[in-house]
Amino acid sequence: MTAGLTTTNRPAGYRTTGETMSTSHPLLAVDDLVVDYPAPGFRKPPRRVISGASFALAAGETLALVGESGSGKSTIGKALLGLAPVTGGSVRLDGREISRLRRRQRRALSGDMQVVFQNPYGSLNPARTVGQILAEPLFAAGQLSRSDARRRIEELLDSVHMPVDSMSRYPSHFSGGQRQRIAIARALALEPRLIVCDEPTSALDVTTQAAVLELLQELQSRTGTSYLFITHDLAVVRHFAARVLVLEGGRIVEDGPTAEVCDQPAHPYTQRLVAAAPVPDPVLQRMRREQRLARISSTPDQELMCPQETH
Ligand SMILES: Nc1ncnc2c1ncn2[C@@H]1O[C@H](COP(=O)(O)OP(=O)(O)OP(=O)(O)O)[C@@H](O)[C@H]1O
Repeated sequence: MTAGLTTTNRPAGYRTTGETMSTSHPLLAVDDLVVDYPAPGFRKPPRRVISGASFALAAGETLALVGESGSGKSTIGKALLGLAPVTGGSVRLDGREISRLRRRQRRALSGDMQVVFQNPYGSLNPARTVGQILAEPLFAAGQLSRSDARRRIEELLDSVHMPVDSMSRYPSHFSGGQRQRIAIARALALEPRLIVCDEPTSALDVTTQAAVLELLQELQSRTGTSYLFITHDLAVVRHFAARVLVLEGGRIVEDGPTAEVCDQPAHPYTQRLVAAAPVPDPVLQRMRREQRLARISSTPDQELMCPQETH
């Protein structure tokens, strides 16, 4: 049973098949998470963005988090990283509550948990060389001689297939895909157990996207790092994650193995997401078009004019 996931807070359409997979010894257990952002106006009540999200993630697992823009995907990632206010619920890493840590305790956690952001153009300090960027987490984590740090930076660059001489160059000298490799190397510097990947490939072209995903998979098979993979792209989810959570308006409406959720979505919101996803296969596209036409022709005229919300 997923941590804290009770029959009372499980929404209609909730799939249960994925629960057992990651719950024997979850690395991460999120239980009934609530996030409220303060409203900008004077005396306005805070705005609830995440309402009781519960899920678990096992060591070495990739869990995708999908949903439309504004559904709260990044907010969940930020709440795990201590970058969004946790109003209720708990976040446990290896059994330890981490949602309300002081700044120093949070900093100490950077060896366990890291993030790769969407925009490789904005996430690397343009005034620092790649060597300095990669050295920063190493020196922040503790005493390290310059020669040990250099050796580690060389290893990191090698692990993301970047030449060692990248060390002395600035981020502006690299393409988007290369910058994302550098950002991944930085995230890996302290060998974290969990990396929150927040749309790490959406700013990249399709070929570079595939190369970065392949790199993340290769690194995971070597290091056993877990990924919480935030994306709006179902094609990427199919390729990359064994399990997926679907988020609608701050609530998790479906959770299960990726193939099941994508091929037989149980919740109407997931059904709409899947139907709206671009389908490269022309046969599948034709089937979907025919199914849509059949549905329209069997729907009474009145319903077509006033469609009912189904959830
Ligand atoms: N710091 C903040 N203060 C107030 N509201 C915020 C803040 N950050 C995000 N929001 C709001 O919270 C909601 C969820 O935002 P979030 O960025 O988590 O969504 P998302 O699903 O990641 O969207 P996208 O796919 O567009 O990145 C949005 O309505 C957003 O406007």
